[in-house]
Amino acid sequence: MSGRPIVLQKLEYTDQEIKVLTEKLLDVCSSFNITLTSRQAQDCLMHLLYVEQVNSYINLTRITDLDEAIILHLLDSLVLARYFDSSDLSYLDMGTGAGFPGIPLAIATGATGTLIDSVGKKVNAVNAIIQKLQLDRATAVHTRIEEYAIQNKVCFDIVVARALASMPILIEYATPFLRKRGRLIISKGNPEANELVSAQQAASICGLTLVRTDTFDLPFDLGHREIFLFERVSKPSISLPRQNGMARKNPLA
Ligand SMILES: C[S@@+](CC[C@H](N)C(=O)[O-])C[C@H]1O[C@@H](n2cnc3c(N)ncnc32)[C@H](O)[C@@H]1O
Repeated sequence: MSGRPIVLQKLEYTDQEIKVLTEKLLDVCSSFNITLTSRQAQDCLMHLLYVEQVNSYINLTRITDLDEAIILHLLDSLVLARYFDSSDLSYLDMGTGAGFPGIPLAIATGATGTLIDSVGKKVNAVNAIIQKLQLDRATAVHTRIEEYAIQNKVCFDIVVARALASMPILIEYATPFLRKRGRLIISKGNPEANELVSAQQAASICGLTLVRTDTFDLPFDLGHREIFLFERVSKPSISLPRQNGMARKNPLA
């Protein structure tokens, strides 16, 4: 562990308040055909409430309204569970921040999650929350994506990324981690005009192919989402990972 450990305090919510918020989450999930048990929904909610607690002294999220956070953090993460199959055993969440989408995915799927971030205090907070929820299928690791890729090649069935970088960069970051037929799931708010074109060019260099795109709107006018699913089909034509920072400084496309 790097930096000071995070000690979570007792939540300042009554059981009744937690029950009402959990019901809200279950309602929005069911309108998106996402099936969660009450226990899973409550665990997701507790994650959010601990993020809110830690956010008072470590900057984890700018979304502070709980009703909005249920949509913008929890629902927005949980929709990605539908791209997991029962044969997917492991996933990597690149740039997990406060644990989104990594923790909700550990709660909602049977897969084991590795959540990485380059900011140590965020990782400490996420690990404290994982421990509190007794989520033995998730671990957060303090590392840079490019460095983690050196030791963890071809290790994951799925790589997920939300709100991290443009698609060509995400494709380059994810490629070394993916086993053959492994998938990269990218969630985007509003992709830039030419982003898909350059993503397809980067994918071709990296040996990935686009297999599916979905678009939808979040409830209560909270935003538009585009989900891109890439599959690793062949070897990259360049050596990956490149040096730290190169993917951003000199994107493949
Ligand atoms: C905008 S936040 C998104 C967090 C989260 N995925 C979400 O959707 O709420 C991006 C996160 O990626 C992390 N990050 C950026 N570049 C990274 C890198 N090269 N390696 C690891 N983490 C990185 C940042 O520290 C930050 O926490």
